Amino acid sequence: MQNSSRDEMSRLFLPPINRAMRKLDPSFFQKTIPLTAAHVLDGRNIPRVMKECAKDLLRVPRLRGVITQKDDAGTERKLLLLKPEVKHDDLSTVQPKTREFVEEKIIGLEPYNLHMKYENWNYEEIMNSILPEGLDEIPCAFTQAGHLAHLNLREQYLPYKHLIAAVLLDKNPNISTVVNKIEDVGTGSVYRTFPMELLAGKDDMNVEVRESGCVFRFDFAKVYWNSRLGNEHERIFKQFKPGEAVADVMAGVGPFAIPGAKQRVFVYANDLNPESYKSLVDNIKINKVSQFLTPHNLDGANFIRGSIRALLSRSQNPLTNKVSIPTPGKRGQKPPPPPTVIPVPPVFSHFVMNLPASATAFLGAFRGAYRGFEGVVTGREMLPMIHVYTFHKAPVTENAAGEICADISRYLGHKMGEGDLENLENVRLVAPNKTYYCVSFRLPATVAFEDIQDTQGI
Ligand SMILES: C[S@@+](CC[C@H](N)C(=O)[O-])C[C@H]1O[C@@H](n2cnc3c(N)ncnc32)[C@H](O)[C@@H]1O
Repeated sequence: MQNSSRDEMSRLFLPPINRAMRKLDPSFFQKTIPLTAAHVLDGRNIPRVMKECAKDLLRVPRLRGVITQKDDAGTERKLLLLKPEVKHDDLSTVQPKTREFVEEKIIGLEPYNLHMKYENWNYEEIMNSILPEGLDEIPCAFTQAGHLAHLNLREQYLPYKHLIAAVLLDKNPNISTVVNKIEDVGTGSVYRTFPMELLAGKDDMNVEVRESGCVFRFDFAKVYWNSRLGNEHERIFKQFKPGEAVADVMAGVGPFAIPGAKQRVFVYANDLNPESYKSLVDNIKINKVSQFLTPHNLDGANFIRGSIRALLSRSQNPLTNKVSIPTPGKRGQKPPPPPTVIPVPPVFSHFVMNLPASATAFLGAFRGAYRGFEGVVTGREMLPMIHVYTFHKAPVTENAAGEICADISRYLGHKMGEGDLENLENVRLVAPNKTYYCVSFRLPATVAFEDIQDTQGI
């Protein structure tokens, strides 16, 4: 088929246009298209006809290929819809095999009125017939957290926001709430939450999300969650080894911490937002990781210094310095195998700091944080790997690493060069001029043991 006639055919099956619609009216979207159908006289021949007459068959997404009708006597008739160019009374419009079947009375051609309605078109097709021409593109992008779809509509779409949300809701059966972000997260929210408005569906922000085999429950309006960070969370927690200790300074509802604890890593997780803390505590229970995960609700700087000391004390206390977990035995094994004992290590192997707008400023908390640990930290590898997130201007410049090192050096009070970085991960572009990075480096001993007063703790 020529491209132009293919375009013409696909246009024929598009919904009717109504650019004045402001409130969704599904009943408007109806269309009757006169077509030809092949009546397959003996239903058992359907697979054969479908195969051998394939070139004449109509294929339109979301339209059933085989139509069942009942005649006046209640007997079922099976029809196959044919392409618009096929005419029921002109055999020169069909392929030779179709003609042969007609002549052999395997099929009979007859007129058929195809009625299309709202359900037959997808989100994009419906929106294309409502939104004014000349807009950049149909806004299709949304992020999903459980039952909730989160839009970030640009200004030109705001007059149509309710329409967009209503169609989105109808066309995505696993979504029951649609919200729109109404202010940039960067404009002041300490907890990285943002005001949002409900556009369609039920007013229920309590979502349940699955990521990395774990369940997270939280109030989407009150805590930070980003469904696009799943791979980044995994990239980090896969670096943790069972039996190690890890501190997550800005843990949110636990997307690094819970999967880490599930792999038997001792995780100390902290978030300043009381709502995040509350969800974190719930998620610990839901995912049954309380033996390995200790939650805190502190400012990150206090948490860094306090958790370093708290872990050492715990590892030295015979009542808290180990965790026993059942050892899987053979079925019916008697006596069951003794529990597996996992000792609590004296120091953290990793610190995660995911608050990209300001996390580097918290690095100052590591200055002198290991004073008094000289007998415990006996080698460089006993100092933690720090994974700190930061924003940098985009597009990526050759200078990015140098500029990020300068920022880190300022807060550590210690010169860091590119050679001191273990990794610089370009996580993603968050805005046309903003890149999200994760910098990983081992805490330098000169910073850890710096002679500086420790004033706060947990
Ligand atoms: C970008 S979110 C990251 C959350 C989580 N780590 C994740 O990946 O989904 C940053 C988190 O830092 C928390 N936060 C903000 N200021 C903080 C502070 N001073 N100390 C500790 N946490 C803080 C916020 O409440 C928020 O949950």
